[in-house]
Amino acid sequence: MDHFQEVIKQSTHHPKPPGLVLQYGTAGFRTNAKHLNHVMFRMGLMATLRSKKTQATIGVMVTASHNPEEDNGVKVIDPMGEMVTQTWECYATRLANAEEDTDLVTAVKDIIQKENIDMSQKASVFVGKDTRSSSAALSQAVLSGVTALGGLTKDYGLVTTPQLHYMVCCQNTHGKYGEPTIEGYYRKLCQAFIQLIKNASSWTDDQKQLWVDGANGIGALKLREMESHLNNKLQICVFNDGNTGKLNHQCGADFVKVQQKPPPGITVNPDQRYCSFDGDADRIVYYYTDSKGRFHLLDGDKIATLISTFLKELLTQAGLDLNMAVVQTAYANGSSTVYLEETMKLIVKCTKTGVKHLHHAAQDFDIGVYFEANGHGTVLFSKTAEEKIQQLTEDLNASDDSKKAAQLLQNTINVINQTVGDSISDMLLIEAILAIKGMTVQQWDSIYSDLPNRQLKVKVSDRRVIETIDAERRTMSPAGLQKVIDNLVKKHKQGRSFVRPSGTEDVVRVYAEAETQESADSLAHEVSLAVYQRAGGVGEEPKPLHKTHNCLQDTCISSH
Ligand SMILES: CC(=O)N[C@H]1[C@@H](OP(=O)(O)O)O[C@H](CO)[C@@H](O)[C@@H]1O
Ligand SMILES: [Mg+2]
Repeated sequence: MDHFQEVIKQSTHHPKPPGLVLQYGTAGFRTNAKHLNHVMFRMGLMATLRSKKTQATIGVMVTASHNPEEDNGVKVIDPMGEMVTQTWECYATRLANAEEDTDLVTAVKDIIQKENIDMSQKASVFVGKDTRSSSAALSQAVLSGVTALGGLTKDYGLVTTPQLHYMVCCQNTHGKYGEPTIEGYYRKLCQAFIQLIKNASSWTDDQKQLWVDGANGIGALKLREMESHLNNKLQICVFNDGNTGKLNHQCGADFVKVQQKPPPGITVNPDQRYCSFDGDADRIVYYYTDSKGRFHLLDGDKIATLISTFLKELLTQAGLDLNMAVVQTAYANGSSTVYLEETMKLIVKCTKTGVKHLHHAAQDFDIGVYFEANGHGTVLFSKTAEEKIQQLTEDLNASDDSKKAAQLLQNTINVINQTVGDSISDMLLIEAILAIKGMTVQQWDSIYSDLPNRQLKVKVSDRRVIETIDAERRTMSPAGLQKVIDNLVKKHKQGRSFVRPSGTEDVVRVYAEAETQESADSLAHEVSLAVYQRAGGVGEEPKPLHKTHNCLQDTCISSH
């Protein structure tokens, strides 16, 4: 067959390094860019098959998010803008690891047969890339893969990951979600933002200023592009804009969250708000320093709390009976969970780590707010919720108050990118909420106080020996480990700890929180030691953290 000959012919331009084995992980493939050309070509093939199968446009984003500049990676996007479904993750792994020629063609044919794909169907694939120097050639390889199987391509060039998710969703909903163009994206989000803050009269010019760390990546570029759409309603001062600094190096959301400090090279003034994007602009965290120079981080949990409180108040004001839940992972700070459940009386769900799990759980509610502690998240509105809100805005008998609330809800829906976590969209929503409530970042921070916490990594010979249950909060194996953890936790006031194998790195992650930092640090260390001893630790035994240890240079200390 012509297609398969073309696949063989084209694949010779994208040779697979012999012996290389890769796995479609929590967020697609990710490794050093020099090993990825063949993977990109093959993801082009896979996206084309997926497009034929779903009879819809599929997206392929070339990015390695917050990884170092020399890495790259790829994320595949399904028709409604969500992450590609899990069965196809297995196909992705099979394709990436197939040997040249016949094995590759066999892998393609297997998918066609298993999924009963009609190869005469048309296919369409949207492709985007981040600012890494390797991204241009790698996205060309994706495009070659698509054309080798006769698919049509649209190359969006430099875009943020969530922008590409948005384009795919717009295309497949025939414009109902919005126009599948970058201009259309800015217009929709910015208009909704401007509508939202219309009544925020107490917002002074000073408060309109927001400092944004662009992680020296695509987010910085896109903020500049968006600026004119904001009509000066928000003054964005971008730093780490990629002009001189290196992507994700000493900057960005991951750096700030892990190091619990601002990016060096910027003077953080008290009374000003700062936020950091990550390398593909799908995560965001906020921060400030107080008058004593202490650093305060407002992470995904604080963002989820701000947004869900805002939405709950609007629902009450609108008199709308819609169920709402907040979805978190085990990494959510215990204080946030207590606050949401006990003070806010909200449903809180805990899922496994990885946005696809949170996204899925959030779909069970009229309104599902989901955030990972690291700042990746969004809000999902069910069709019923959207319809009820829309109806209320048009209801002639509704009171002014409830109509106003419905209008705010409607604009909130429009400012949110429901396909995936989006730094730009989340930022606009957070800024709008602060403006509407006349709230400072300090007041937002004081809603609840985080429990001191610590994350560590432990190297073991095979991290798969750790098996977890209960949304990764407990371990089933190695036998006896959980019992040890339980006993250690009991020794610490407000103690909580869990361990799980990372889905993106070859380590076991240890999380601990407790009443004081000292206590959290020692619990984390004791649990790390238990993992090291019972799960086949390699290298040096984990050492205790120093009392004053506030810098996470130590190799055994890190979070993600
Ligand atoms: C503790 C943590 O932050 N884990 C991160 C990290 O997963 P791990 O499986 O923990 O390596 O990378 C994922 C993909 O970016 C992200 O979804 C997740 O939140
Ligand atoms: Mg990212």
